[in-house]
Amino acid sequence: MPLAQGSRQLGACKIYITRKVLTPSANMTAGEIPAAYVGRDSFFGGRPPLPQEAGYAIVLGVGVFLSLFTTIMVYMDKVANGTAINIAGRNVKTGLTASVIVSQWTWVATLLQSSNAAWNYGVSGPFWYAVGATISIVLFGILATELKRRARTCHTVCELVYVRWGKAAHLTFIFCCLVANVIVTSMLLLGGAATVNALTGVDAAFASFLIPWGVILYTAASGLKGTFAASYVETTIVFLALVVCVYTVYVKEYSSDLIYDSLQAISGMTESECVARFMKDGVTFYEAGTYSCGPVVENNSGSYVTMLSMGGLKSGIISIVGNFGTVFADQSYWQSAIVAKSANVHKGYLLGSMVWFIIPFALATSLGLAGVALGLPITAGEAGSGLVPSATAVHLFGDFGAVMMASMLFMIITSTGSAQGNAVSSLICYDVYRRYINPSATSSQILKVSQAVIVVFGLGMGALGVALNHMGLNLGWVYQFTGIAIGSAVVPLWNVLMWKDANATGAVAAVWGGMILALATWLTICQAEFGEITVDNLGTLNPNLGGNIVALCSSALIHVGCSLASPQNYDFEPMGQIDVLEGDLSGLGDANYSPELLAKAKAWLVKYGLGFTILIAVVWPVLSLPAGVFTKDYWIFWVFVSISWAFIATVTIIFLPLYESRGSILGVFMFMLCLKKAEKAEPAKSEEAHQLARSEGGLERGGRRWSLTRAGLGQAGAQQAEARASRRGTPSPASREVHLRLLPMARSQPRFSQHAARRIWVTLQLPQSSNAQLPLSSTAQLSPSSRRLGSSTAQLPLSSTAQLSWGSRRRLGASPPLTSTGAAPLTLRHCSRGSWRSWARSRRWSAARVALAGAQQAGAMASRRGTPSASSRSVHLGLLPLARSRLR
Ligand SMILES: NC(N)=O
Repeated sequence: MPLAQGSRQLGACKIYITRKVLTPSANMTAGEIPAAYVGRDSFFGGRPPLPQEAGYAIVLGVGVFLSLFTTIMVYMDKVANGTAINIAGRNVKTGLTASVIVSQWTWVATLLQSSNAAWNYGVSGPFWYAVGATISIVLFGILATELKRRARTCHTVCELVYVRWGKAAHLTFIFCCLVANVIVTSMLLLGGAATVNALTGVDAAFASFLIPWGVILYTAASGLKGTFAASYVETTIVFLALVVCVYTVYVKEYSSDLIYDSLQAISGMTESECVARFMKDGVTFYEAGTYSCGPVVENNSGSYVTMLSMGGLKSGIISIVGNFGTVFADQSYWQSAIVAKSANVHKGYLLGSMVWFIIPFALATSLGLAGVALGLPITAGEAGSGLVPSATAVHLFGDFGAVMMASMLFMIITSTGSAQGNAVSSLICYDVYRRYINPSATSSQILKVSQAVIVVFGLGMGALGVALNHMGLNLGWVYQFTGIAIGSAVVPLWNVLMWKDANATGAVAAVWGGMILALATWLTICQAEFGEITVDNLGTLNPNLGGNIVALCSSALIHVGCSLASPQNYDFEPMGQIDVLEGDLSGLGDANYSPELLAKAKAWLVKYGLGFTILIAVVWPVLSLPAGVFTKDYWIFWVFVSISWAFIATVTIIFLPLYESRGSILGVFMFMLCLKKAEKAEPAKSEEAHQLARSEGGLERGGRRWSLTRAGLGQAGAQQAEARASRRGTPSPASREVHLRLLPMARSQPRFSQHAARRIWVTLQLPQSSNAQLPLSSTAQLSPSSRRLGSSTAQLPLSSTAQLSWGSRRRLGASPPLTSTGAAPLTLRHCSRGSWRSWARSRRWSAARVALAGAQQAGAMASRRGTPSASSRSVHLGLLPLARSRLR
């Protein structure tokens, strides 16, 4: 920057200058207002750097771009590799799990509110923001591993509550979860609308109304698989922008020395210097607290570069409570935990949180502090609306900075908004519609309801955005209020999975009691401190601090007290019995859920997750306190940690998911270069099958291991299958052919078809009207079906090229001919106990049986059993290799 023309009048501050960087752009003096801003009473005030057309293009264009991108990605992978991207199906690997967590946890507040904290409190602001949000993710990771262990088939967190604590608690937590979604959505709308308004001049209320359209389009286009792909792209873009910003501020344009000197100079200014600094035509417009000028209230020596900051600490506590609330009560995080591969959940969460930490920390340490240090005339109102990083980006990069910030934010808004829409839709579908309105809802009915909810939610978002703008609330206000509204749900939600004695009455009393006490505290402190309760006063630090602490602590005391008085002594068994929907099958194999595996995962996360938490939340701040006001060397070390962490996190989060998916990516490239033909769809490669086979001493055949699978629904079924398996002994390693016979016992006239090596013939007889369609049709590769099922996933036992029921045939259209017996040839590709079991359970067949080459024995066995009642839901399913087919 050129030396400011009007800077000489600020002579007093020049005594702080110690060094200047020799790059032309850093040709500024520490603490001076750049010439372009002298006499300006706000940074943006009526001067948007981009035209309105750019605003409309960004608001709507990002949604269109992401929709097209995800659709093409999913299509290419399917055509080139014959798989659905191996990301859904409860089978998401570590890198992508981390990427998704980072993307979901990156809100507009992550960029905007953290920089607001830096602008207000200095270095401690970003630090406490990042710590507050990171530890909630780490602890949620522990819940996620427990979820895998205890309730692998659940769809929503409220299902757990219902199964364990009943209806009153269920309704209470549905309310809390929906409030969490509304709050997060409000922050998206407020931050997004304020930014697009400041950068392009589009009316904020109108922007709020437009934002949901891109979100709805994206949600409709993406589906779960696409969402994961888009999350990766979003995370990548955020990290690239992060690195560019950090590098520009601390290396390319300025230096850590210059930023340090400027921060010290500005915090050292006296009242009269500030008055002189913000002046136009000889008249000052300076008001204390409106601009960053002079000592920082409640900071050691008033400095920006100290961790001894009461303001920073208070905002950190507010951040911790609010973030616990928004992670624990936000269904979208439970949804990520549900789809993550159980073996990877713990690593994904820890990696995700370590990587995520640096986003608010480094971005606010660069753009947020630079907003102060570079003397930009940002007002407290602009900062509260989240405009600090945009202002700094515009100052640093001009129009490119405006486009970069707006695009990045709208990417975040679109993906987080979509996750919120999906979360609300899951809650309404599973916890309201299926639970209270239509308990026997089919997957297609659920899908229709879910689509309707997403559209209604999107439109509601628009109305909410307009209303919030009308009420004059800003991002910072809502962020601080979050813990007051939902902080009381945190401890009961932890207890639902972690504490066997936590009882229902305590949970309900804790949520409502904690919320009421928190609201009362918030209002009381506001009245006591300011003498009147206004929207502005309610948005200040102390009332929010009191409200947040009371929400968390009082609810904890209530729940613990009630539970100790009357312990529930819950055995968690029913949580593992939650019904899955048709098509919602994959990744549920026992191999992924062995108690040893999950216990190890939990122990791992407790050890390293808590270690990381203690490191960042205790060790780091404690070590930095003795420094008081940082020396320049200490500050340089601080910046060095920030830059190095940012670079390492960027490389990790961009390349690890690519490395894990290298097979699919290579397949797509080869297909595009015409080096590879389109592949016939097949189920995604299943680690699970390998693990299963290994665990049962099976053999490898064609890259797949096979031995024995069996499944049962419920205790009795499992035991029977177990007994049968042990009667038959261990399968021979030579076995390679499997003959599968499924006999819905209600129609159990066994029929047999020929078999050949690695071919199986399945005979099913189903009534024409049966709803037991899709025994195989929920496979990802049966596109009509998978589209219909929406959430259908890639990892399925059979490579289905046929449908086995008349019903599914009708629905699926063209298919291989079904014989009059309903038999159809299938190629056995992968199988896992869990998949079979899930499938069988989700069909609610009365019974199914698998026989070997000696299939007639199975048939005989089936008919000996007779026709079970149609209401029976027991399933006994065994799959045995041919060589062992002779029963001993
Ligand atoms: N996700 C947050 N709290 O930035």
